[in-house]
Amino acid sequence: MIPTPSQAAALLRAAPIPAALREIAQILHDAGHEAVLVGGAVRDVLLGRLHGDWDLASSATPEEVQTLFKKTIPTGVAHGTVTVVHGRGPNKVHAEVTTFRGEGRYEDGRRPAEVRFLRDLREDLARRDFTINAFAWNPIREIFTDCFDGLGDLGRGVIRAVGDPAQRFQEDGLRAMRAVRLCAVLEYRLDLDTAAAIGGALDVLDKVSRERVHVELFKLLAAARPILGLLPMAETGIWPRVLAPLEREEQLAAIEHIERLPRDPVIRLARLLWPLRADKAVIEKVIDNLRPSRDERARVLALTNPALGPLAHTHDPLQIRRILAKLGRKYAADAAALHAGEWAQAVTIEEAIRGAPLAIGELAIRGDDLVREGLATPGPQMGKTLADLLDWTLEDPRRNTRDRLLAHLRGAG
Ligand SMILES: Nc1ccn([C@@H]2O[C@H](COP(=O)(O)OP(=O)(O)OP(=O)(O)O)[C@@H](O)[C@H]2O)c(=O)n1
Repeated sequence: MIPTPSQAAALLRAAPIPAALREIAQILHDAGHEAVLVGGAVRDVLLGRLHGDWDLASSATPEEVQTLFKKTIPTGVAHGTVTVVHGRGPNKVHAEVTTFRGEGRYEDGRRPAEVRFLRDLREDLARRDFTINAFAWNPIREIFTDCFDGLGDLGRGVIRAVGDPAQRFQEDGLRAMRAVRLCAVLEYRLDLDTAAAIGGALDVLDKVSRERVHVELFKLLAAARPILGLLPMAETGIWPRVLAPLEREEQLAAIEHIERLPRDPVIRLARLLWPLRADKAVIEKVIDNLRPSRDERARVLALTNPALGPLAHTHDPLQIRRILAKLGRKYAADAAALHAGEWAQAVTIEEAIRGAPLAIGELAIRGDDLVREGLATPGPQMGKTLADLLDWTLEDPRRNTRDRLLAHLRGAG
């Protein structure tokens, strides 16, 4: 259903806008400036979703904002952004106030302020990425602005670039990733012209900082319906730029099964890279390109280790334990989760490894115990003895007691 502007205004009037934020708008308003709430927060109020930060767009210049408020941070004065810190205790807010982005400020004293505000606001909104991100709400005058039929797109569930899509994606390559991420998170589809323009802007996407691409990709993968972002990633050509080229069938299989996996972006990313497991260098290139944390990198590499391959087919607890002992306990739960959705091995895997040692360090006995008992001497042979003990214990995890391990070494177990 497409909300009307007055329904949108009613929702925004009732929105839990923090008191300190409203005060910021009031102070700007009282000083003769226009101040409106913009961006994802307005969109999310209309969708009944929670949103963290509120952004303000204003006719005030950064210098004017800095004079009006006691505490400000020059976040990006060159781009017109000042962070205002306002309110006390739990009511304190950090609000980003950005001067209307337009062709430049008009010194047009003849026209009434109202007309100038509307023109400058429209220009600001015209530079935003998508119609559903180009709403403005003036909380003081209670005016809702939607110049690009964002409400229509909200009702239809469409991500559509504002104005000329090619221009929007040329301005900022990250918008291509934002488009597919929003499709996944909001469960929307891409407008056709917008999708076509992404295909023409992939070189601009290549220039975007990898950290920002990482953030968008992980938000997409953690969504309830990542399919709705992955399909347009494939169709627009983003996929091979951010991930790695895949055979169509493998790509479709990965997309098809991904929603059965936990909403953990690392496990889901590993699934997308799984068909490439034979080529570790390719997987490393993709993951390193995303500037992962050390932990994310290690988990993706463990989960795409080709040694895990047979997990997809086996029900043999010993084989499962042997495979996972190669990876170590740290990744066993991840591996069980990765194989759960698609290959339905989760229960088997969990049962197979319950109580089982998956590393020498998890044996009920240590090297120095063996020395004390006169069963081994320090040196390379010791490692082999412990590895053999682990292997013997993997056959039956109940063997992992000190007495049974010692008895086995003495030839009695
Ligand atoms: N590449 C970008 C990033 C942001 N914006 C505009 O700036 C607003 C605020 O951006 P940001 O806080 O990054 O995102 P939100 O859309 O507010 O929310 P989120 O990304 O969390 O969904 C967006 O709504 C959009 O109007 C844009 O036009 N182009």
